[in-house]
Amino acid sequence: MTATPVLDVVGLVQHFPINRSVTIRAVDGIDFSVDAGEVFGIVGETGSGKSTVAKSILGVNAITGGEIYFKGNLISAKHLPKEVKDDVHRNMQIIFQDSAAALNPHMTVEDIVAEPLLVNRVYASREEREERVLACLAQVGLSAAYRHKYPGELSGGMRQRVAIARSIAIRPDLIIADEPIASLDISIQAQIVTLFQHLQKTEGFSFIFIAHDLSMVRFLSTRIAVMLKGKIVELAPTKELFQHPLHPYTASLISSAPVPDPDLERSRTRLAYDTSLFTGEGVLTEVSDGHFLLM
Ligand SMILES: Nc1ncnc2c1ncn2[C@@H]1O[C@H](COP(=O)(O)OP(=O)(O)OP(=O)(O)O)[C@@H](O)[C@H]1O
Repeated sequence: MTATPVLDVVGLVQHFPINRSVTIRAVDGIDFSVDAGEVFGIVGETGSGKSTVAKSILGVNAITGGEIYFKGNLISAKHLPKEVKDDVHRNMQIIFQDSAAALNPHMTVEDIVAEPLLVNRVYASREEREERVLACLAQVGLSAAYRHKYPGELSGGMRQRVAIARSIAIRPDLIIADEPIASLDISIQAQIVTLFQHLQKTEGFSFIFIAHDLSMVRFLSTRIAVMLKGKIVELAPTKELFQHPLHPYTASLISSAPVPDPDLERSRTRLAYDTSLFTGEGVLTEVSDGHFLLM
C-alpha cells in the first residue's frame, strides 16, 4: 500500500481573463504530487506559472479547473469543512520572496514568529509560546536579542530567517517557499539554502521549493518539475533529470546553470531552446520509472 501524498495536484488550471478576447493561461493543466518528507522543486522562467501554482494551492484565487488534495482531503472546493480549513491553515505554511513585504513592519520578531501559534491556539500559556519562539529563532541562527527587533531593522537575509522561523514554528506538514532566495545576495542565498536543507532534514516537513535557479533547486530537491508557459514539460528525480534531460527546454536550463557540472559532458555546450516554438500541446507521460515528459 502506498502512503497518501501530502499534496496531490490534479489537472490544475488557472486562467485569468483580461478582457473578452484575451485570457492568460497562467497554469494550463498540470499534475504532480508531493510525498511526506519530500523536497519537490519547481523551476521555470519568469511568467511560467510557478507562483500561480503556489497561490492556487494556498487558495489565494478560486481555481479555474482541476483539484487539489492536502493529506487526502479536497482543498480546492469553494466550501470546505471547518476541520479541513483549519488543517490547511495550520499545516501548510508559505515563505515568499520578499520578506520585507510579507512581514508586518509594526510587529516585533517575537510577535511575528508567535502569530501562527497564537492564531492556531497551539500553546495554552504565554511562557510555552515564548519558549517555542526562542527555539525557532535559534534554529534559524538568530539569537534571543533579535526578538525585540522590527523587520525594518534587519537585513534581507535576517528577515528571511524570521520568515523561516515563523513557518516552522507550528511544525507544519508542508512548507511552500516561492523564490525565497531570489532577492538576496549570492553569499546569503547559499546560507539560506543550507539552512532550508538542515531544517527540512531535522524537522521532516514536506517542502516545495520554487526558483528560477536550477542549481539551487538541484541542491535541495528530491524531484524537480520544469515548467514552461503554464505546463510541466518534464518531471523526474533530480539526478535522473540532470543526467538524462529529455525535453530540450530542460537541457537548455541545465546547460545554462551558473555552475557547470564537470560530470556532465553536455554542460560544456550551451544549448539554446527557443521557447516561442513551444505550443503547450501534449500529455505528461511516464517514459521511465518516475521520469515524466510532456509528449
Ligand atoms: N492575478 C493575475 N491576473 C492576471 N494575470 C496574472 C495574475 N497572476 C499571474 N498572472 C499572469 O500569469 C502568468 C504566470 O505568472 P506567475 O507569477 O505564476 O509566473 P512565475 O513563473 O511565478 O514568474 P516569476 O518567476 O516572475 O514569479 C504571467 O503571465 C502573469 O502575468
